[in-house]
Amino acid sequence: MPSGMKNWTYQDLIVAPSLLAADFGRVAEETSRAINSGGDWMHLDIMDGNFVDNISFGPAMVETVHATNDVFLDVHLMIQRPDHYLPRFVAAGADMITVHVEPEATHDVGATLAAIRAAGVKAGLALNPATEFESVVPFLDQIDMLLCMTVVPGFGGQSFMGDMMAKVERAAAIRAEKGLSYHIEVDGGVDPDTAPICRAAGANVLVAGSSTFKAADMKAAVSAIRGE
Ligand SMILES: O=C(CO)[C@@H](O)[C@H](O)COP(=O)(O)O
Repeated sequence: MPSGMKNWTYQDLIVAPSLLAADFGRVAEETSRAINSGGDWMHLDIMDGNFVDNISFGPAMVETVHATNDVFLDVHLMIQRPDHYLPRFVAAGADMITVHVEPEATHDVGATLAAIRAAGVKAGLALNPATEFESVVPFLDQIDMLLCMTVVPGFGGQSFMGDMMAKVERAAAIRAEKGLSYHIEVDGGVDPDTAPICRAAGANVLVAGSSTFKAADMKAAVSAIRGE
């Protein structure tokens, strides 16, 4: 079954290569390469130069990936006013849209999560390394995925912050206690050495940019991240 059609659950171990580390001149081919190497989802980082200190790409890139490959699109909005831009990412073909909980993202978090789901898209909520876990707790029953950043967002190729695993463990414990079903995603510095730490803590969606796209053998890298 094509990845974009499957009903993914938190019991699936999902590797999501991050397009940020791909060759932007060959986006369709790079996406196919990721899928053929065993990648389950494509992770697309949207950066606006305000919420984070980098500018990546926008809805047109999401649309290109959507039009050229049938893969689940995991769109991470590192932008201000995500509620304003939301319809454009929905129209572009996003399957999951993740927004940030920090006040600097300048939106009503609960209302944006509701709007994402009302648009028929899965809703994700992200928190930065410096953000206390408590800030996401009021929203846990409104989300399909919690994204625990394991680097300060903005750039690929940074070192994994292992102390974020306490948040992953907490998210998994609350999910079990409350009978919820959100995925737990980690993003930043995930590679064959750090992936086992993430999996052991309870993360099931592993975003990996540099360690997949820049590997000599992408298929071997994805397998190693999966723990095979
Ligand atoms: O959101 C981000 C960076 O802000 C990530 O999705 C990066 O794309 C991950 O890159 P690596 O750390 O795996 O190279």
